Amino acid sequence: MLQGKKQLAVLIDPDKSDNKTLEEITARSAEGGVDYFFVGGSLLISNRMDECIKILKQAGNIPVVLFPGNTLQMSNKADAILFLSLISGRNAEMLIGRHVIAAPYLKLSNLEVIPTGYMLIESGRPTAVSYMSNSDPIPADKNDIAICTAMAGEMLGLKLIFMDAGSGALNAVSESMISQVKQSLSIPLLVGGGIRTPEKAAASADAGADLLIIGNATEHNPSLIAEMCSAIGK
Ligand SMILES: CC(C)=CCC/C(C)=C/CC/C(C)=C/CC/C(C)=C/COP(=O)(O)OP(=O)(O)O
Ligand SMILES: O=P(O)(O)OC[C@@H](O)CO
Ligand SMILES: [Mg+2]
Repeated sequence: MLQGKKQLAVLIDPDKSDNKTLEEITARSAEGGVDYFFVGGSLLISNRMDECIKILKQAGNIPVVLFPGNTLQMSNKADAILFLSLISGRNAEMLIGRHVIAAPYLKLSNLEVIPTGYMLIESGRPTAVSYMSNSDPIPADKNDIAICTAMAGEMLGLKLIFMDAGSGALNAVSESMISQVKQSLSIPLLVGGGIRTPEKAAASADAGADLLIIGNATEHNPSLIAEMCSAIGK
C-alpha cells in the first residue's frame, strides 16, 4: 500500500449504494485511476457486503480493502483489511478487545492484515463512529494531541495512521493538523471525512495526506470521481 505518490480510496457503504450506483462507481473509478475501494461502516444494516465486493471486483485490479466498524464486517472476498485500533479513544474494546476476537478468523483468511492507528477528529457534530465506538474524538484545534497520538501509534508498530473526521463530517480535518501530523510521522497518513470538493481534496493532499478517503461525495455524485482523481494529480 502506498509508494510515495498521492492516492485516493473510494469508500463504499454497502447500505447506501444500490447495484446500479455501484456499477457506475466501479466504472468511473477504473477510468479515473482510483487506487483502492474501502468497504465498511460503523454499522451495517443490510447483508450486502459480499455482493458489493463482487461488483467492485468487476473494475479489474482495484484492491478492495475492508474498513470495518466491527467484527461482523470481515469477508474473505476482499483483498485486505484495515486492522483498526481506535487510538484516539480510551475504549479498550476498540483498542484491542475486538482484535482478539477477529485474530483467529483473520489468521485463517487470505486477507492482507494492515495494522492501522485510527484517529477520530472532532468535526462539528457528533458522528456515527464516535457514538458507536463510545469514544471521544480529538478536539479539532488540538494539533499537539493529534501529533503525539500519531507518534505513539507509529512507535507501537502500526503501519498506517488514519485521521478521520467521520463520514459526512461538517468540517474535514484541518490542513494545519494534517501538515503537523505528517511532519511527525514516517509511516503513511490517511485522511478522510467531509472531503466534498476537488479543491478540498487537493488542499488535504498538499498539506501532507498520502491517501484520501472519499465516501459521501462520490456516492451522491459518481461523476465527481474523475475530478477528485485529477485534483490530486492522478
Ligand atoms: C478488529 C475489527 C475487525 C473490527 C473493529 C475495528 C474498530 C476498532 C473500529 C473502530 C472505529 C470504527 C467504528 C470505524 C468504522 C469507520 C467507518 C467505516 C465509518 C464509515 O462511516 P459510517 O459510520 O458508516 O457513517 P454513516 O453513518 O454516514 O453511514
Ligand atoms: O463519507 P465521507 O464524509 O467522505 O467520509 C469518508 C470516511 O472518512 C468516513 O469514515
Ligand atoms: Mg455508513
